Amino acid sequence: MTSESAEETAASTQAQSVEDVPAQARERHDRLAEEVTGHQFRYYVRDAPTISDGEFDRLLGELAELERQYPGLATPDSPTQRVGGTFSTEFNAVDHLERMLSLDNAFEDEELASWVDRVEREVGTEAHYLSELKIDGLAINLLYENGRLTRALTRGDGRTGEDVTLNIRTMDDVPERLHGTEEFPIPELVEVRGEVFFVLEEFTELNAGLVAAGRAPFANPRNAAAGSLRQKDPRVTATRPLRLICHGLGRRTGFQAARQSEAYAALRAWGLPVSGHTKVLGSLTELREHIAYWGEHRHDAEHEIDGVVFKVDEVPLQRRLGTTSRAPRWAIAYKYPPEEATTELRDIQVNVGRTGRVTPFAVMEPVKVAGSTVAMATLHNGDEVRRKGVLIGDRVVIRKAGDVIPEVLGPVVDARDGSEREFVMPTHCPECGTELRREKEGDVDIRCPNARSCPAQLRERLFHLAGRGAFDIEVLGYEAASALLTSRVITDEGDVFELTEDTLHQAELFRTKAGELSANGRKLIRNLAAAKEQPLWRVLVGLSIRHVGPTAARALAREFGSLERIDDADEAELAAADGVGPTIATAVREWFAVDWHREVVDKWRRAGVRMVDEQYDSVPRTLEGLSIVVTGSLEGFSRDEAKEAVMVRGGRPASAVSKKTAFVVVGEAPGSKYDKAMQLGVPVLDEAGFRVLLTDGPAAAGPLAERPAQEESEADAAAEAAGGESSGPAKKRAGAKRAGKGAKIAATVESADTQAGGQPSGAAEDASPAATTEDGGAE
Ligand SMILES: NC(=O)c1ccc[n+]([C@@H]2O[C@H](COP(=O)([O-])OP(=O)(O)OC[C@H]3O[C@@H](n4cnc5c(N)ncnc54)[C@H](O)[C@@H]3O)[C@@H](O)[C@H]2O)c1
Ligand SMILES: [Zn+2]
Repeated sequence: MTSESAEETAASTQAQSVEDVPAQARERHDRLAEEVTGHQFRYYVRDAPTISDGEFDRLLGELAELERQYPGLATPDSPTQRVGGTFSTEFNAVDHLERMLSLDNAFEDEELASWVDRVEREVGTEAHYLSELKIDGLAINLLYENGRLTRALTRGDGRTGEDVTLNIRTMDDVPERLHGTEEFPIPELVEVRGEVFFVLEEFTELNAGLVAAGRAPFANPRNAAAGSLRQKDPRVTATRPLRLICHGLGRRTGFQAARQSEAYAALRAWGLPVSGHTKVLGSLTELREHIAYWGEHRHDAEHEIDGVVFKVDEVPLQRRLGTTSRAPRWAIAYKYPPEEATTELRDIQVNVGRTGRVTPFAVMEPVKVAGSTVAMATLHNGDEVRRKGVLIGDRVVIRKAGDVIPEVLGPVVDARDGSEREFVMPTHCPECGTELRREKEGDVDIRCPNARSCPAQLRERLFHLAGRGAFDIEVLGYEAASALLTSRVITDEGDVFELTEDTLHQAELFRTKAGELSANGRKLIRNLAAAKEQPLWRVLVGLSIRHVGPTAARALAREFGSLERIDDADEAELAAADGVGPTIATAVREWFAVDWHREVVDKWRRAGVRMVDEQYDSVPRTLEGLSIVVTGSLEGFSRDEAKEAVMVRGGRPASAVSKKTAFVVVGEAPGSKYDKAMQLGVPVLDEAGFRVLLTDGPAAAGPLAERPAQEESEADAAAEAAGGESSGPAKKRAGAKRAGKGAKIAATVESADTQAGGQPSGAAEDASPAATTEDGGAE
């Protein structure tokens, strides 16, 4: 119903009183109101709601809708007409000096537009709108008298709140005393309104701690904030990392602001925390843009947000607009679709991933949240299940933030009926029965050690090698991978490139009703043939070497050019390679140490999978390990071409000249790098010399180089470099092991330094657990 027609309905039925409302509607209203009041009690008093905010808002919306139809139902004690809270008896009840209101909500553009319309009708189009984030926490009222904090109250029912002064005093964000400035002297009295909140990560930590102590965890960060603030013992509050952001004023004496935004400047000057995300806007269009922006950047703020708030910025206009019984008319909260929902946790099952990792996941009653239906969510590992404190059969709060995979936040402890049971991590692989174990002591993950033939791991590896980031074999999806294995057409991934039309025909999935090889089957054979020509990095990804995702694989391929050379390289050489690093180097060596892995490689090679990158194959590695700087512009090479030419010959293009640089190549307008080379005694080549270097190697190019007058011997330079500043002893040994020309040693040491300093981005990306592609995690 549009607001226009809502108003009309309201007008035509204005005179109605409760008695005029049909009994059925009255009953429904009573029931709903009671239900809503019950939820308010659980939410505001116990800090333990049993339904999500979205679900609550829906109930309240239903109530409001009913009252729109039958205005007689909208009596002053209806939940739609009051500010939310009820009271607990644990705190003293104290009146606010000025009422603390709630906010009217808009869930749709239309509601926002009609609010702006109403504002403009009443105060004209000159109004400005202060936009703020709607912080998902609990409201607090801080009374400062002559700059001293004298009282802190929760919102309560808006007139009267609970005295939580002692608890509030434990918060770092809350100043005990305000400090005045020339522009903003300390007022005689001011009520400051703000939001107390809990950061999501801290919430997770808090719950883990509560569960470990045998206590009930909180359902979400907001409840954690409310529960932590409303502790009988302020010492408990003191241990909780509560935060505050101020967003309003109540009663004030000796302070005036013409604008809400100006008042915030005063709060900030006095030492109170104010959001950095407020902005004054001028039109509906701008409000819409703002809504869209924060809809996209919902998780960029330091706190959870459930919407944005717009306030008429001019205080005199706020006064003209006034308030209703529960909310100011000069402000509105635009709410985003809820990211949380509650549902039933029917079961916790485990999944065995590509590397054998056993991951528990939640199986839930499907529920809609943030636009999609969620029925499953990973629980990561056994420890995580324990930390969250969820039991099978629990009502749980789940969260789906944007495109991020859904997450179980915590259990609704108050909804338990005793039938819930604890999840126990299995001791044996659900797919192959092998006893599960940790790979190393202290690992959180447990794994199925039957890597070669565990059906789950095989299926995942096959699926992975066909993926976009690996061989990119269309048709070989999950279903096909399972079918190939269960029909025993292949025994492991080693066989996959040997598939023929005849063998594939044995798998039912690839047969037509008439018993012939299906079109898909033929397509798979064609795709497999094409995949054999894929570049080396894709082969590397396809091998399922731990930590070797596309980025690391590209680096390995670029640096070594062929699988054989990678296999030949020792750990130090691998680690020293640009973009590779120690984690990947270890993983590669460990991988090649397993016999059946080598068998896979052999089978693929026999089947014709190309394991050499062409450009590397045809060019001799004349510059192996040399660091070469190209500066100024060359006639025959672009910057990239010069780099490429160095790289395919095994050299390392560098950008900064150091003692460890083997050659500096200078073109037109070389600049300071030439001077640096001269200063350090690094040989300098012109373009002709560079060509000789590329074709005939360093020995032939050396005599063509320009050198500074007092020349150091090559051996000296190398010795100095090897003993150079920051390379650790292990790395020095790694460099020294590669006997040969001084420059060669020098180059190795340089790359070791690069490693020790900033991890190259590629390596960091693939080596970090968050980005690993194993078990279908992040990618
Ligand atoms: N799940 C449940 O059982 C249950 C029960 C009761 C209420 N609730 C939820 O609690 C909320 C209760 O609504 P409410 O009356 O507190 O209103 P509200 O949360 O919709 O809006 C008003 C409140 O927003 C806060 N706020 C945050 N940022 C602000 C800003 N920048 N400027 C001004 N105020 C800001 C203030 O504390 C203010 O009191 C709703 O989200 C509702 O779903 C849930
Ligand atoms: Zn197994």
